[in-house]
Formats: sequence, structure tokens, C-alpha cells
Amino acid sequence: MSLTKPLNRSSPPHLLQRQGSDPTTARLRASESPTRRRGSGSSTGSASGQGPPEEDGIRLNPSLIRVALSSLLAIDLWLSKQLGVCACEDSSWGSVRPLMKLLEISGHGIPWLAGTAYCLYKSDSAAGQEVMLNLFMGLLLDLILVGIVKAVVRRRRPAHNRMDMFATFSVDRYSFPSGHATRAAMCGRFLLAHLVLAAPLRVLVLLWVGLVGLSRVMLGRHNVTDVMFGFWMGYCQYNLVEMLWLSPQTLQGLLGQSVCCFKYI
Ligand SMILES: CC(C)=CCC/C(C)=C/COP(=O)(O)O
Repeated sequence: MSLTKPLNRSSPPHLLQRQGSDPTTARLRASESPTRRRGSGSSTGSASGQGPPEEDGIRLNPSLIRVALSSLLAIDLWLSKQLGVCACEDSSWGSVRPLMKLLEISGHGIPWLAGTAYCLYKSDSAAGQEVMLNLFMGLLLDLILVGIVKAVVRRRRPAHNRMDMFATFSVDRYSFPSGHATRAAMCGRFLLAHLVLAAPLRVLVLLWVGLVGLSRVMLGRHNVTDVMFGFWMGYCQYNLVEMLWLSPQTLQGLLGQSVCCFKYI
């Protein structure tokens, strides 16, 4: 505030002189009454040529952050509206909507959970089962974490969105973060790390992740920041999956413990 506030020119010059020449007195005055100091703050700091008092800098920061955040939010809303070109059939890119919906299905939780459970069931190697089991756990973890963040943040979906998604939870009426973006980022990293893929396929995985994110904004389901945060969250979730990795030994231990519990009951 003191940076934008003009100097108190009405203060008598002898007073300014005294405060400037006697820093001890000025400091004592400052500690006496913060309210009074605020009134004459600019003459205390600036007139003595020492720059604004430190406290003023601290008061300035939150408002700067607030301005920066609201500007970012305004840009986000504007950009998301501009990019929401497939929000309905009669939007400017309405003809591409079916393709975007196909991308939506490719990143939906149900096909991923069902596909992983099927691969787990069909896998005849211990290593394959281990990978699929951990992917399955990762998908469940993703649903839980995204649900929690959505329920806490409660950001509404863009006004131009038509809520015609299949199989949603009640928290999915909120948009932050994009569950498709977290899943795509987490599964993309998982596939690249655990499957031996040729270079073109690796590029295809990355392309798919990016397109799933873009389709969320183009369909009008999300704002850009929902998707960006979703990608970051999914990236971090993969680290969590690695940290909590269930090895066959851990599994055997867990199964053994639960069998013991059942016997005990
Ligand atoms: C019913 C199951 C298993 C998952 C719901 C998946 C879903 C619809 C998430 C919402 O994604 P966005 O936040 O990207 O819109």
C-alpha cells in the first residue's frame, strides 16, 4: 500500500527531518502504535530514504497474490470458453464431438478398471499379475483421491458444458481436477514404465494422454487449469503407486494375515 500511496506532503519539514535524522526515535515510535505508524508510515520509511518498512512489504504480498490469482482465473475461464468448441453439436467444431467422446471413453474409469481386471485374470505369469494388480490398485487410488479433491474444492464445471457423461459419481458434477487427466497421466506413466513398448507406441501413449486432456476442454467439461492440475496430480499419483507397490511377498503376507483373521473369527 505504501508503494502506491503518495508521500504525506503536508507533514512539516522539521518533523520529517527529525525522523530522518534520528532513526532510534523513529523505530521507537513505530513499535509504540502500529495503527498510528500506518498513518504516517510513508513519511517514516520513504522520506528517510530507507525504502518502505518491511511490514508494508508483507502486507503488499497477499494482495499481489490475489490479483495474480484472479487474473489467472480470468484467463483460464476465457481460454476454456474459447477452446470449448465441441461443447454441443451446434458448436463451431460440433462435428468433431463424436471423436472427442471416443477419447472421453478411452480415459473413463470403467473401461480401465474392467480392462485391467480382465488382464489380471487372464495373465498366466506372476510378473504380469503383479503389474496388473498394481495398476488396478492405482486406478482405485486415483478415483478416491480425485473424489476427495473434487469434494473439497467444489469448482463448478464450465457453464457451456452439457452434463451427458456416462457412469459418473456424484462428485463428478465438480470439475477440479479432471479425473480423465489424472487417470491418463498416471496410466500413461505406468504403461511407459512397465510395458516394453516400441518407440512409435511410446509416442502414441504420450499423444493419447495429451489428446484426452485437450478433449476435456474442447468438450467443455473442464477449464484448462482443471486439466493442467489433473496432469500434475496423475503424475504424482504414479509416484505414490510406486511407493506403495504391492510385491508378491507383500501380497502373500497380506493374504496370510487375512486367512489367520478369518480362522480366528
Ligand atoms: C464410475 C467410474 C468408475 C469412474 C467415473 C469416471 C468419471 C466420469 C470421471 C470424471 O472425469 P472428469 O473429471 O474428467 O470429468
